[in-house]
Amino acid sequence: MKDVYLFSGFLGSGKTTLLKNMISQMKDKGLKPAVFMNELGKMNMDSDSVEDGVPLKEILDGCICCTGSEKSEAQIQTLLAEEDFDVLLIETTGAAHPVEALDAIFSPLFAEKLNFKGIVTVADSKRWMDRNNLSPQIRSLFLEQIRHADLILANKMDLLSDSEQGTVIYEIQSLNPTAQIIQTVHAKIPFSAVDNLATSPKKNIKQAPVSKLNLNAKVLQFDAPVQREKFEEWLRTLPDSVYRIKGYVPLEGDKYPHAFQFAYGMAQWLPEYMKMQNQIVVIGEGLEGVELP
Ligand SMILES: Nc1nc2c(ncn2[C@@H]2O[C@H](COP(=O)(O)OP(=O)(O)OP(=O)(O)O)[C@@H](O)[C@H]2O)c(=O)[nH]1
Repeated sequence: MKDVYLFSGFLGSGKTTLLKNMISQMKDKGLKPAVFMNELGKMNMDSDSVEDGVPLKEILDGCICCTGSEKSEAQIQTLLAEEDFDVLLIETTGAAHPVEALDAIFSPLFAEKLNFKGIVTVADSKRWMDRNNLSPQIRSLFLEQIRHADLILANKMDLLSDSEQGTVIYEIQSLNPTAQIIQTVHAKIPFSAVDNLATSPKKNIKQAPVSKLNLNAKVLQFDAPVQREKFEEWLRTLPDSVYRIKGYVPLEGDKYPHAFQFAYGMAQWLPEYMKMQNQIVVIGEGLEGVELP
């Protein structure tokens, strides 16, 4: 039996960061991880973060409104048939209800092969503080991801004061009294924290309805390099309902584009050393008017 972990959490909370940490710790322990991820938008930057040699299957442009569980089943089946691995890490899109992804794992096709260990939810603590500013549907999804977790990472603790940290832990624990909560920065936890999760029977889980989400993903292409200041100015003009941006931004004066991440008002730039597609994916609600500067 192969252990399966499901990583859930809102857009930009730190799931991929956790995934990378886990892969490297598992490898140190001599385990062979495989990864299954689905993503919103037509490009997947996150798959670049999975090391070479780790089997990876991904569903791009995953539809948020339907579960796509047949597609997922087929992908998992291919992984099982073709790859040699001990542990399967599933990273759901931040726009997914965690329980939907369980459909695929609990398929009768794999009943004898997969040992589901639990849902690990990465919660963006800063966003938690401001959750009341989210639209009702999005807030409901955010809460559901925490409510169904077996282990919760209260992540991005570096962005909160001591008293805010205490409040967040107290409130999250009230929402999900049975899960263990770990305060983290950059989703750093020891592998033992997930390894110790007891195998949890989750087949008949009750899913609170998350009414239809108006989340969209929009791919924006750059025709020419942009000035960093101008681009950052543009970011500040975006509505709060833009939850996540990632991609590659060509900057004036630089040979290669920069990998760009934006989550909850915070931008991160990393230089690239090769040619990448000059485009970003913007994820949020009401994106009609969002165009590059
Ligand atoms: N300040 C701070 N930033 C963090 C922390 N953890 C992750 N980040 C940053 O947050 C951004 C999003 O992190 P990811 O790991 O890509 O988040 P994700 O949940 O995989 O994002 P999606 O797949 O788009 O939903 C990146 O720029 C990370 O570097 C943290 O603890 N503190």
